[in-house]
Amino acid sequence: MTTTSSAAAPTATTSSLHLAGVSRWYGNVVAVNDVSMSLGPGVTGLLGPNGAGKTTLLHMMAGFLAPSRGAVTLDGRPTWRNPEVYRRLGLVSEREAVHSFLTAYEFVLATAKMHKLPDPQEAARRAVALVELEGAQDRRIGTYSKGMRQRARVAAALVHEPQVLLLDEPFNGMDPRQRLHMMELLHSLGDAGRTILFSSHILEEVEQVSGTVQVMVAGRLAASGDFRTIRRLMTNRPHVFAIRSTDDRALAVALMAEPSVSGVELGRDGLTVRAGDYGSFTRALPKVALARGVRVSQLVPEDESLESVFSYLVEA
Ligand SMILES: Nc1ncnc2c1ncn2[C@@H]1O[C@H](COP(=O)(O)OP(=O)(O)OP(=O)(O)O)[C@@H](O)[C@H]1O
Repeated sequence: MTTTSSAAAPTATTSSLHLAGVSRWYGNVVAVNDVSMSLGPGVTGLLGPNGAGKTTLLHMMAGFLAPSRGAVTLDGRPTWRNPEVYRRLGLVSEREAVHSFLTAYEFVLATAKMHKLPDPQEAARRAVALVELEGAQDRRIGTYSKGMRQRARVAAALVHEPQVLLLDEPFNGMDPRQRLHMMELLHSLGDAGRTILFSSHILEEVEQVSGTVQVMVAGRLAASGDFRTIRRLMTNRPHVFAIRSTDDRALAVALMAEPSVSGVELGRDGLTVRAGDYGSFTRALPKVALARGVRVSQLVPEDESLESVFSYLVEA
């Protein structure tokens, strides 16, 4: 796999997006609640469980949807209904259909014409090359794999060489190889000075692509900044474990004296232990068990859904 030189070439100017107290509601549903953030060059992940408001936020950033309150600006200008902004921004939407009867080249060319670019053919060729689809550009999109189709959409979003690229769940449905390819593409676009924001509900996905992350939960910005710091916050949160052992009662008594343990429940099927944080408890447990001559046969963290991990961040 090669990285195209055009993707790595530094772009002349850079752009930054600012959100100031942005909210959006649909009737009684508050989809986005008072979100403020700034995005500059490089790749940022927008992480959050389904329904967190990521799509709504991206659409407001792109100027396709009006905020109910607050403002989204690109280099100081509001994005909502601003044709100047559309020329400098690209959106790869999750729900948008791709015309399967067109070839990738035709599809990207149509977008280039829509933008009224001076040389749409050349722009389409360049965008198709950027996503490495030249080999398949004359085949109908209907014959493409999911990953190729997604790259065709990225090419269309990039055809006018925008400074800002927003992608809604770009890795959805991709196999590992396609995923890697897309990650490399985002990296090279970010390295070239573009402002890239992609949404995802998968922690590991964001971890692999970007060091900077914005976390959304239930419409609110729950955390933002360096991925490692946020990851640490998540693993340091309280955990609940289901434990089975050769002597649950003896283990329960011993664990109650452990500083890392905040609660123990003895049930018919073993113990439920509430621990202050993951690391200290999982280090302490083997020592406690060994000292009492108890053998642990099962240690399962409970309540590990993404929603619960994210909810903790909101409460923190
Ligand atoms: N057009 C709409 N009308 C009414 N409610 C909406 C509309 N669009 C979104 N919502 C609601 O707003 C909330 C946020 O939705 P949004 O699609 O922005 O979240 P998301 O994080 O992108 O989730 P997903 O990944 O599932 O699309 C949800 O409760 C959703 O049902």
